[in-house]
Amino acid sequence: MSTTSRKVLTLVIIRKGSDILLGMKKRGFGAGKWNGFGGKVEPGETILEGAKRELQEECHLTSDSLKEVGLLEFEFKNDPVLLETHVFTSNQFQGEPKETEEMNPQWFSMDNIPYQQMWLDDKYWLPLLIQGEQFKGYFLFEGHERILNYDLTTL
Ligand SMILES: CNc1ncnc2c1ncn2[C@@H]1O[C@H](COP(=O)(O)OP(=O)(O)OP(=O)(O)O)[C@@H](O)[C@H]1O
Repeated sequence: MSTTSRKVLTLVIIRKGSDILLGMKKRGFGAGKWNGFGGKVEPGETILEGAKRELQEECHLTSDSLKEVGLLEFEFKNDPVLLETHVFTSNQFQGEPKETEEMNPQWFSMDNIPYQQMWLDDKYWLPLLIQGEQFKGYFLFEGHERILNYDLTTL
């Protein structure tokens, strides 16, 4: 694909024992899907700062120990924008998840993750995150519900 611009995004997966926290996206890109928390990195903030801010804005949790464990690139056929998504995780956080205008948070058992209502790429890389692996991947989508090709490696 011929990329003409990149958007830098964050995605935060919070773990607690054998549960992970996902949010139902209520509006905007990916609405109707369960996902981690995140969004665009803003000018003047680091990627880590962007991840922390989105976690706070979208479900009212704070964490000072987010660790970057994955880098995912997403492209959509006939769209020149490449989404460079930095994936963070932590099992240490403060606060209770709270519903916001953007997300409705819910804990899921790690063996009962709602992959059917998530982005199609999640079922490839989320198990790696859960196993404590670091990873790097590329996914080419056609529309939102079909992957044309992908590449995923552990680091
Ligand atoms: C294509 N396959 C994908 N698989 C898994 N996750 C994906 C994804 N594509 C995008 N994502 C995530 O979806 C969020 C969008 O964020 P998005 O709402 O656009 O950002 P932000 O909150 O800044 O938006 P607005 O300010 O409302 O424009 C952000 O976490 C991003 O990492």
